[in-house]
Amino acid sequence: MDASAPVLSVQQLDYKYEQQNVLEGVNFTIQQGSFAGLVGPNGSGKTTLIQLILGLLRLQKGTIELFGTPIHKFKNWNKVSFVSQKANTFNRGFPATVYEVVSMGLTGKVGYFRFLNKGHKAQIYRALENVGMREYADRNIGDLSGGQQQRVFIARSLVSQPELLILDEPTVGVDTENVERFYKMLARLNEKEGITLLLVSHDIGTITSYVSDLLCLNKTIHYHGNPSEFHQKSDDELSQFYGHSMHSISHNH
Ligand SMILES: Nc1ncnc2c1ncn2[C@@H]1O[C@H](COP(=O)(O)OP(=O)(O)OP(=O)(O)O)[C@@H](O)[C@H]1O
Repeated sequence: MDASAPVLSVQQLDYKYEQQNVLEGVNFTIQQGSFAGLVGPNGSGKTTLIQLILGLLRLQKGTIELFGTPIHKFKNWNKVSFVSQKANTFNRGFPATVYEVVSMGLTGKVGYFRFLNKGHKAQIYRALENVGMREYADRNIGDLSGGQQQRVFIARSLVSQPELLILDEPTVGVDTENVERFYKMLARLNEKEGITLLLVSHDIGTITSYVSDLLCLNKTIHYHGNPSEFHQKSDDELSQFYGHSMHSISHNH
């Protein structure tokens, strides 16, 4: 594995469902240490792209490399972690503490946490600390707010110490006043722990204050670069980059 290779490289990627082209000529790379935000309107292909990156959909055309290895040969999946938007629609009656839920990131099963050693326990507390949920360790997961649960799920994905964390619409279900707090927590993880983040969102408003790289997807990548340069562009250029629904989207949030 090439240590200097980008964490993620996507080249000439096309994807279609039956006759519908969903991705066309998608090219981008994400370097180690970036906090990348992938934004695009509904139906722009974000979920399809993420599923391809996670190896959940079979490549049709183009290449994807993770840490310099073509995805079909990639085996180091412990370096990659994924938090889906559905993570916080957790069954409120689920009888597990925050500590137990985070331990699942190591064991895959609730209950097995009893067999974890001291080092594992320290990792669990550290992951909770990193998302500001250390003092909730003994609370029942079902008793927490959506935003707090989402932070616990991020801790669960951090406990295996991934190098790339992919988050799909992680603020769905997080109350608005906690959204900024949530992004600040991600920015801290990125800076202090050096974890490369790829955050998928349809919310171009808030994320641009936090991400280092902005990628606008609408079938293809219309913009990849610095978020502040993106905002200096004229409205016409913005709608070209983002697609026609740019305005309605930025005004909705
Ligand atoms: N399994 C599927 N079979 C057929 N068409 C699909 C399938 N999954 C997605 N699509 C279509 O592909 C296009 C892109 O969908 P995708 O879910 O990747 O976009 P998205 O940007 O994640 O959208 P959203 O923000 O609404 O989740 C849409 O037109 C969608 O209807």
